[in-house]
Amino acid sequence: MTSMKFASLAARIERFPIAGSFTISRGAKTEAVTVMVEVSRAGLTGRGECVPYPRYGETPEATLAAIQAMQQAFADGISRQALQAAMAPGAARNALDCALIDLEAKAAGLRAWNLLERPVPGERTTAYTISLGTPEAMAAATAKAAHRPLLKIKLGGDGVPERIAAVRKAAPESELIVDANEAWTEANLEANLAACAAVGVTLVEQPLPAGRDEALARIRRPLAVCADESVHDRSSLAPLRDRYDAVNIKLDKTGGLTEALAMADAAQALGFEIMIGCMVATSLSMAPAMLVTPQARFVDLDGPLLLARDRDHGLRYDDSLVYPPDASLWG
Ligand SMILES: CC(C)C[C@H](N)C(=O)N[C@H](CCOc1cc(O)cc2c1C(=O)N[C@@H]2C)C(=O)O
Ligand SMILES: [Mg+2]
Repeated sequence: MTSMKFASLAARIERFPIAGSFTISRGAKTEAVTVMVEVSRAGLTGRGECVPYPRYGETPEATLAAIQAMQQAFADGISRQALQAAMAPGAARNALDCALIDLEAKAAGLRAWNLLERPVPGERTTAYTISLGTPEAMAAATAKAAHRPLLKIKLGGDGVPERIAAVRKAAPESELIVDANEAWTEANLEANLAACAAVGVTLVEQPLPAGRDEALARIRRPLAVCADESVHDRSSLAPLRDRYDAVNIKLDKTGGLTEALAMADAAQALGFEIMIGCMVATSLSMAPAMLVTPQARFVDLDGPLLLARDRDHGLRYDDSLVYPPDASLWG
């Protein structure tokens, strides 16, 4: 990894309106709040973006401050490897790590996948998210998206059988994955999984709250169960082996692409299927995540599809097909 001596750092909070709103078990959102980082050196600038998540105790202001506190370390030429030790995994490190990779790639005249010696990503089918709502509202939203091959259905703690049946009726051909965002309980876990299995759902993401998910190891799981809030970086993988079949890797949790790629390798070695996921964010967040797609069974990089406007040079989306980034965006 190149040392970036005398690199300067600029960061700011940026807001992108969502087209309508999106709702999960924890509440509704109308805008994507991102923190954007630029690392400059020798006339070149690398960019990175992150989304602080209150669920993990992060706010945009504290994330911005954590990034700005790294100014001297960057002026002193901190390496990407040293960055992993200097900051905790999370949103702030993600934006810095991705900006450094973008800058390293530009300085070397290479695309990011060549720089990092990873497979060249191709186009992939991304999941498209259906917000939590009444069964009728979810069925109507699903009907509009029924041509999409892969739908991610947000569910809460109540009314799972009605909602998932209404969604399946509205999209008979699509592959369905469900995200409960920790809203189920031990008491309704098996009935809810059975309702999902009955309509051919492929996978359920984070049914139980993180830290209170031991029941998943005790039951017979009728379909694949994927960890999201329960898994952050490589260090959280091993204890989940009996509970989950898959892990959702997000760069805002791992603290960047460097750890995300290491985590993907470790997860595969442990026998987990991989989902590469995202927050509500622009193409600048999705671009580095594309390097994990060659290892992923599920690609969930639909953040920009939910926005009213994306960044310039945003990723190309043809319906649900998402393409690798142009160098003008990142990497
Ligand atoms: C555009 C989709 C929502 C992105 C992806 N398909 C997805 O489902 N991601 C969610 C992450 C949920 O995002 C949340 C939840 C929340 O309570 C608050 C926020 C966000 C977010 O992106 N920004 C704010 C902070 C998943 O996999 O769980
Ligand atoms: Mg999730």
